[in-house]
Amino acid sequence: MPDALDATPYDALLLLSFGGPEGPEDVVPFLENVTRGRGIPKERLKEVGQHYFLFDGVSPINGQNRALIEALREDFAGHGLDLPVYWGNRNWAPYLTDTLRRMVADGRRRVLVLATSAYASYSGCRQYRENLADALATLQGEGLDLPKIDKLRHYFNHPGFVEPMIDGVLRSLADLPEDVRDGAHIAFTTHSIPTAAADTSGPVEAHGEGGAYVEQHLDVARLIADAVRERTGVDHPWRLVYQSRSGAPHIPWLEPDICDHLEERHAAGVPAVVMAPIGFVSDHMEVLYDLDTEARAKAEELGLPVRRSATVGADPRFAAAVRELVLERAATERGQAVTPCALGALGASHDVCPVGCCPSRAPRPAAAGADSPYA
Ligand SMILES: CC1=C(CCC(=O)O)c2cc3nc(cc4[nH]c(cc5[nH]c(cc1n2)c(C)c5CCC(=O)O)c(CCC(=O)O)c4C)C(CCC(=O)O)=C3C
Ligand SMILES: [Fe+2]
Repeated sequence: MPDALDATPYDALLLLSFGGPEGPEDVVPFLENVTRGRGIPKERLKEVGQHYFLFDGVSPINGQNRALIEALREDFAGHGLDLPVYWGNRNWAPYLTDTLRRMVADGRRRVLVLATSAYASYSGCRQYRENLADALATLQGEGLDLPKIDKLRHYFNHPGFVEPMIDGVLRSLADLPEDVRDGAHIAFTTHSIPTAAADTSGPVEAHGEGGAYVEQHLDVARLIADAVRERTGVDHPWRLVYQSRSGAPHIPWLEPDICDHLEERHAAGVPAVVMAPIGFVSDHMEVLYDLDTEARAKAEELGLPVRRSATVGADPRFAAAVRELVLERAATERGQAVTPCALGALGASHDVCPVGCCPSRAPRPAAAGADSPYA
């Protein structure tokens, strides 16, 4: 077998995700799992529950992850890469701890983790690493022999993540009425987080206003906007904006919100907007409700034509990117020199989260990083 398809030392890939309810009776226990100890106002929880009930209590995220796993298995098999793919979630079945226990029973000793979050932030990175530490602690308590776990680097600037989104924005532009198309504004969206969390996102040297979180999103937005200009010959104005804010109103979160932004751009005379949710890996509830339902209603009220572009989901180019990331990391672990693949101005992200990366308000053990208490 050619050297390039060797995942040694890894013997499994673990897709680590958020999880979501699969029916009305799941919604409240799911939200309790999500918000345990996170200080989210009751009012907000009631409201978010309604978003899920609007879709019969079914979040699209689990289906999206099943489709991604299928795409990964197909890609790996098609390239002769023999690496089993497992799936575990933070907030809903299949739960991470149960999956990891099964992996141990299957004899997996070196696990590589793919989180369904492309960027640096507490919620998108360290919190998953804390979930891994919690799961390892539980298995250790059961007397099991713990596997060694590594996490794939942030892939926000990998071409297999960016290129499907460029196509998505081009499709959305082409779908707008011709008379407003060239004047369309692009609103790149991502999850709002507390400004304090944004400022401390990424490695310590990237801390500062907006931190790595905002910097990484701006890099991706710029890449997409540049590619769109090259392909259409039109220089569409754009801005990075935020969605899905929760938390208490007196705590500052990243702004502007997409709905306020639509209002403000409409007042400024913009004839149409493409909403491009670059912060998300699939069309889950934050996309289907916060953009496709809430923001779209706002645009209709304004009489502003809008389109929402696709996330990468199970795009085969994304599956191929994951394969490349796995092979790249495996080679690095074997001590081989690799040139990590990345677009944009920031370069490839670190393989191992350094000490102090994306700190939480209340420090807890986190696995798969330089400050992991596990081997
Ligand atoms: C950065 C980020 C991502 C992107 C990176 C990644 O993907 O990881 C993300 C993804 C997601 N967030 C999701 C759902 C929720 N997030 C909440 C709450 C929060 N998210 C936050 C941040 C993020 N969240 C934060 C700072 C909070 C406040 C509470 C806290 O500090 O922890 C709440 C509580 C209610 C509320 O909205 O207030 C829910 C229900 C779903 C599932 C959707 C589905 O079901 O399809 C997904 C993929
Ligand atoms: Fe969230």
